[in-house]
Amino acid sequence: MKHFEANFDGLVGPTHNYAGLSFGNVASLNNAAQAANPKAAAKQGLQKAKALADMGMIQGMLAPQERPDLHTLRRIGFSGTDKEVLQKAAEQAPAVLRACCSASSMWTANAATVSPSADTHDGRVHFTPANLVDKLHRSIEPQTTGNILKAIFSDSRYFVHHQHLPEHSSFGDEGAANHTRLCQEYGHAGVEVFVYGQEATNPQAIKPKKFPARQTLEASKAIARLHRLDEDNTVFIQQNPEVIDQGVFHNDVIAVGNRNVLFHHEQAFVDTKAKLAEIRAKLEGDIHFIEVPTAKVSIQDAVKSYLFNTQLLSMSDGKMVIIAPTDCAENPAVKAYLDELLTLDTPIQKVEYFDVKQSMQNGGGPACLRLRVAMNDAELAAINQHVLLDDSLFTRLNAWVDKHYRDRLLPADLADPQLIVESRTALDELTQIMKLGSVYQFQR
Ligand SMILES: NCCC[C@H](NC(=O)CCC(=O)O)C(=O)O
Repeated sequence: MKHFEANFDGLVGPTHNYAGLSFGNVASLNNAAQAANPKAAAKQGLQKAKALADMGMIQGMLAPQERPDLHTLRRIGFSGTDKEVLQKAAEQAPAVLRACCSASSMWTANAATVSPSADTHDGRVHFTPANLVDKLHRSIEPQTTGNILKAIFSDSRYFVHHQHLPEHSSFGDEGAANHTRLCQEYGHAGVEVFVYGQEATNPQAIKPKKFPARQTLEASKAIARLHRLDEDNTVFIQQNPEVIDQGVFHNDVIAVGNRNVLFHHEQAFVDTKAKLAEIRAKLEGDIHFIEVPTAKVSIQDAVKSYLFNTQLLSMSDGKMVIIAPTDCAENPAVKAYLDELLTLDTPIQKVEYFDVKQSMQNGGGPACLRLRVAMNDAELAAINQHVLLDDSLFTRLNAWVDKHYRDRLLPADLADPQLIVESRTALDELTQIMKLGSVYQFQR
């Protein structure tokens, strides 16, 4: 039986825009109200995903969500025809309308936490959609995320789907962006590392002062329980509150892991030495901690370039490649670091740069755009095959984007009722292309 890691990238939705919705996410705030290009955004994402498929990786795509989210607008009292709901919301609650139009589901690292079958007690792959309660525009994602995941990983012999955690800040959960699985081989039991920003029920515990800590220890522990992991294969680490206050809103902005490599910034964690020792003890065998010192890459440069929001992938020869945003090549300190890294004796032997600037301008790098699912042959064969990216799906999706997407969108355009029609027509067609069934409210 073969084991591997598959990546499921979020297809950027037709309403991709810069609304400045994410307090604590520097790029989102800095680019607020700029013109976005949804067509270019979707194509940049597809290009990156296709390049990985061409490298021999198993690559899937996850459908975007229905936006504008009229269902939520109706739930808070806007009524009438779809057009009336949109227009009333634009007049009376423009900030809420912007939240209901975000294409933020593209960042599938926040879609769910996934534990592969090698780690769980019942030998099945477990999924829990993230509740994303810290941000209004993201808190409306989990239900549809669950629908989409169930439409793909539908075989209950292999896959278990949990409901998202209770919708309260004590259980703030941001999914795989704060979860890294380390292992020797994908098919061997690994160590699941949960990084949290704060302990919500302990008023004494340290936490950031300026920006929110979106992930709680309580949420991380709940996921570990639901996924039937145990003490031997879990490690809980607190993220350094000082870096959260400098714009590191998820752990995947400061650390990334693959197999037996953890690539992280020196300031990423609290209690680093003890926690890395715990990982070492629980993982057994070789482990590489590649720690980037502040003297080489400052937190500011890490946040700007997304050096750690890279994908660290194993190639067929066992060596690892870093999939980085072009922003890393444009930052002199980061480029120098990456050039030096390739000369060091570590498993990382290659860096490939991709232009994902449309997503980067909202604070989402290559790693934010993908959800990892480690699987074996039998599990892969049991998923919906129509979401796997090959030449034919790539061509079809590019044509679909060309047909339905605008190349310019401003927050003010979100009040345009035509956008509802465009978006629904596109998504309806997409569910047929990807054979997802009726996953959206408007289809039910
Ligand atoms: N993992 C990357 C997530 C980026 C995402 N940005 C946003 O939602 C910005 C949306 C806007 O401002 O229009 C977030 O902060 O959760």
